[in-house]
Amino acid sequence: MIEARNLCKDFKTPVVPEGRFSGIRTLFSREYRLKEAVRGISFQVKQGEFVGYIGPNGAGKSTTIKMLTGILHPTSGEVTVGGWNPHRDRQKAVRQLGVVFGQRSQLWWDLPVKDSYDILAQMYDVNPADKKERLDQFAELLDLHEFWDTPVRKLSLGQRMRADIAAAMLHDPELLFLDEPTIGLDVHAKLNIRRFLRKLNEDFGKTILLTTHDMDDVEQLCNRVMVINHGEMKYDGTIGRLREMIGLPTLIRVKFRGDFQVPEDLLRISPSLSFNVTQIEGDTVTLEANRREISTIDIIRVVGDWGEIDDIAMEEPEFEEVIRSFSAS
Ligand SMILES: Nc1ncnc2c1ncn2[C@@H]1O[C@H](COP(=O)(O)OP(=O)(O)OP(=O)(O)O)[C@@H](O)[C@H]1O
Repeated sequence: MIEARNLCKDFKTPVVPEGRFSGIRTLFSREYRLKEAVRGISFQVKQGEFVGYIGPNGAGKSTTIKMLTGILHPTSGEVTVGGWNPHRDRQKAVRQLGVVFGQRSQLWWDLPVKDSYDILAQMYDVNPADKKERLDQFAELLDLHEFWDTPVRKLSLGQRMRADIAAAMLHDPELLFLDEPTIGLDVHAKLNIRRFLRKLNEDFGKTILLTTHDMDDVEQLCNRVMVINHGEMKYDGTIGRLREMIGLPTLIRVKFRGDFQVPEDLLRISPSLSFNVTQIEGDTVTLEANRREISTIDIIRVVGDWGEIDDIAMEEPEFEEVIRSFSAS
């Protein structure tokens, strides 16, 4: 569905001279600063995947998305979307693409929501029967009816986002790019959006690439995550494997039935076992383990000798922490 090969994007910005009339002198300046925003990124996204594209501010996420959607031309490298070059074959590529920028609406600010859909249907040449069928479906799934006749500028952020996602899907593209779709939304609105995106992916087979700073979005929706930092791809795989690679400790809470005994010499033997007891409270012992170094089975085997295990709960490190630690490395 998407193929990016050695994608690079450099920005050349004029260096602003110091002193008086710097604005005017900038116009004639021959000095430029080079910013390598994206540096040799390669990846493939297959049909039906739901991929999170994440990284710290300024990492190069938006620049990549802009190259994939044909808004920016790569400095070097190749990209195809559904077999088309998004820059050269813009018309054909955009037919397969829906794009949602959380910070910007593609709807007409002063028009009622339904009028924007009329215009978009014309632009994309969607026939009236298909338009009606899709809008009926989206209206039900996203509760669009409650603001059908309201001008876009009067919508709440959550309503606007629902309206924007429906707009992006009106021409039934196979691929959806979302840039921060849940930014600024309350918990309830986020849940609504996530539920709809999951449905698009699972029931309608749409391929989705999601850029977000909200790690819950990624954790709840994406089966694959790509991490970019300083314009380079640092990781491409599952969230689980990313956690393991970073090796942040997993918290394991073991609840015992009846008496139990934590060995006194545990502190001495724990380095070889690669886990620590961090708390003993009532019938529950909390351990911190690095799952890169010790398997869950080994932990249960050791802890099972202390008493009769009633329940075990694992708390993986916060995903945000994983990313922070990854970006710093
Ligand atoms: N038009 C431009 N001209 C010059 N530099 C740019 C331009 N667009 C982006 N950059 C620079 O390229 C780098 C990557 O920017 P980009 O917007 O792709 O990052 P991002 O990962 O999307 O960040 P954020 O999460 O903050 O949106 C940044 O250093 C940014 O300042």
